[in-house]
Parts: sequence; structure tokens; C-alpha cells
Amino acid sequence: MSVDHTPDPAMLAKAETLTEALPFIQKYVGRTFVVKYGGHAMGDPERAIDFAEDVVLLKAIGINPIVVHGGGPQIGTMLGRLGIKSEFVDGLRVTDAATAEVAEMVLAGAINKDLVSWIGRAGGTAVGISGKDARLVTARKLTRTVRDPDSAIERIIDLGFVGEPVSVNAKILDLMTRSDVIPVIAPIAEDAEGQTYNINADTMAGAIASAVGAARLMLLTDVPGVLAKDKSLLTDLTPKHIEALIADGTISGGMIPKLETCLSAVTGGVEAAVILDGRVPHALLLEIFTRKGAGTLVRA
Ligand SMILES: Nc1ncnc2c1ncn2[C@@H]1O[C@H](COP(=O)(O)OP(=O)(O)O)[C@@H](O)[C@H]1O
Ligand SMILES: CC(=O)N[C@@H](CCC(=O)OP(=O)(O)O)C(=O)O
Repeated sequence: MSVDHTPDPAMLAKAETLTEALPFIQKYVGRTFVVKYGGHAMGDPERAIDFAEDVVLLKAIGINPIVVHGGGPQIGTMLGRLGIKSEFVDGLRVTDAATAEVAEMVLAGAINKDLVSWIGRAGGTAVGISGKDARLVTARKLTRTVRDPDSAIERIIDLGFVGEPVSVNAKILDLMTRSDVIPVIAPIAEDAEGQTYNINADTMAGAIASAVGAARLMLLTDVPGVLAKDKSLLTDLTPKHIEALIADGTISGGMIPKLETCLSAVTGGVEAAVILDGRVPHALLLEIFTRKGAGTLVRA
């Protein structure tokens, strides 16, 4: 009796997908990827489960993920329930004392523990912390200047308790990533005097990526990447392009801190930064392990 050796095309396609991933696995094993999961991308529970599986798979094959999460829309919902108004300047939430308290509660409380739970259920060992734990991140008040487009006069805007990272305790992250642990980090930190700051999650992820010398900073959001004025996807950007896109208004709102973060990450030792659509199922795996990639890649 003869045996039919013709492979099932669907099975063959699976094997090809795995072999396509091989050079990327070989390249990145032992390296650290900082993945920022935005509040908008987090909205769909099914996608959140895909995200958790992707992160656990990375760890299982020897790539070290560090997750930094946002939660802007979720903070907005809680502030709304409490009757606290909120306003943004260049994608940053103006943060008074009450808003800082709510931001910490939502980010370091609810969202951080949801993510830890998703990763745990996908089989990973996630430990949820904020910048305050083990003095992971020390922050200071952020000063933001805005330039009036007509007069070109610059003025300083007071954003309240919005912080920027000054130093990162990379040693504690190193201890965690050398073990089975997947750190899950909320973008809240304090200064030397114990003042709490609300930090934009992209900014937090960028500072951490630079401090650990990450191979990649990956920012998952709710758009396919950086879009040009005609809405086409800009697949590759350099620092020069970014400055021009900010200056001519192509980039606005939350995309500003995102690209500023990519800029300082790639000039601060991170090999490349990617902005990609977190609403796409398994966006992380598709970006890392396929030749085509996805989203917008920023390189120095
Ligand atoms: N040129 C641009 N390309 C893509 N998105 C842009 C651009 N300019 C502004 N944006 C806005 O930036 C948003 C992403 O930032 P943000 O809302 O802060 O996301 P996240 O919560 O994922 O950090 C997009 O939803 C879009 O509205
Ligand atoms: C200062 C500042 O803007 N902090 C952000 C922190 C959360 C965040 O960045 O969340 P996303 O990534 O989901 O936008 C905020 O209060 O919304």
C-alpha cells in the first residue's frame, strides 16, 4: 500500500510561517523589547488576550518583554464619573492633585492588575509595578513650552503634576528579565521628595527602553501607524522627517509624545522604535516575526 506524502497546504503554510520566524528568533533571543500597550488598544478584551499570548510567547522563546501600559481613556472615564474635568496640551493631560490621585488609582490599580491577570492566564509570570516600586523611575515636573505659530513667541505651560523620568533603576529590570518575570509597568513615579507624577505612558516606555538598551521600543496604539496628510501610512521615519511632520502639523495630539519618545529612544541607544496598530490580532508577533512587518519604523 502506498502512503500519500503530499503535504496538506494549510499545514505547509504553518510550517513556512514558523521557518519565516527563525531568523528573527535567532537575531533577538536574549534581547529586550519594551512594549507600550496604549489605553485605546486595550479596549477590546479579545485583543487584550492576544496581546498577553504574544508577550508570553516572546518570553518563552527567550526574548525579554517589558510591558509599559497606558490607560488615558480609562482615566478619562473615571474622572468623568467623579465630575472632574480634564484637558490636554499636546497630548498630555493637565494634572492637578485630584487628577494625579485618580491617574494613580486607575493606572497602578485597575489597569495594571488586569494586564497582570491576562498575562498570568496566558501562562506567563507577570509582576505589576509602577515607577515607585524599587524606585524604578525617579521623576521631576515636566516643563512644556509652546510656540505661538503666528508670533513664534514661546511660552511655558504649567501642566501641574505631569512628570518626566529623570533616572531609571535598570538593575531591578535586569533582575526581573533574567528570571521568568515579565515586568508590567504603570506610568506613575515620584520625585526625591515623594511627590507623585502622572507620566505619559509613551514617555515612560521610551525612558525605560533607553535605560535597558532595548532592541526595540514598540508602541501599540489605535491607528495603523503614522499617517501622512493624505492618510497614507508612513512606513519609515528618521529624526529629520519627524521634526518636519511636527512643524507642519501633520502630527497632532497623542501622536506628538509618541514620536518625541521614538526620537529620543533611537538617539538614546534603542536600535529602532515602531508605532503599530494594537487593534490588529497578534500585532506584536506579525511585526516581530514576519518579513513584511507592520506600522511605522523609526530609526536614527
Ligand atoms: N499623523 C498622525 N497619524 C496617526 N495618528 C495621529 C496623527 N496625528 C494625530 N494622531 C492621533 O494620535 C492618536 C494616537 O495617540 P493616543 O490617542 O495618545 O493613543 P494611545 O492611547 O494609544 O497612546 C491617534 O488615534 C490619532 O487620533
Ligand atoms: C501626562 C499624561 O498625559 N498621562 C497620561 C497617562 C496614561 C497614558 O499615557 O495613556 P495612553 O497611552 O492610553 O494615552 C494620562 O493621564 O492620560
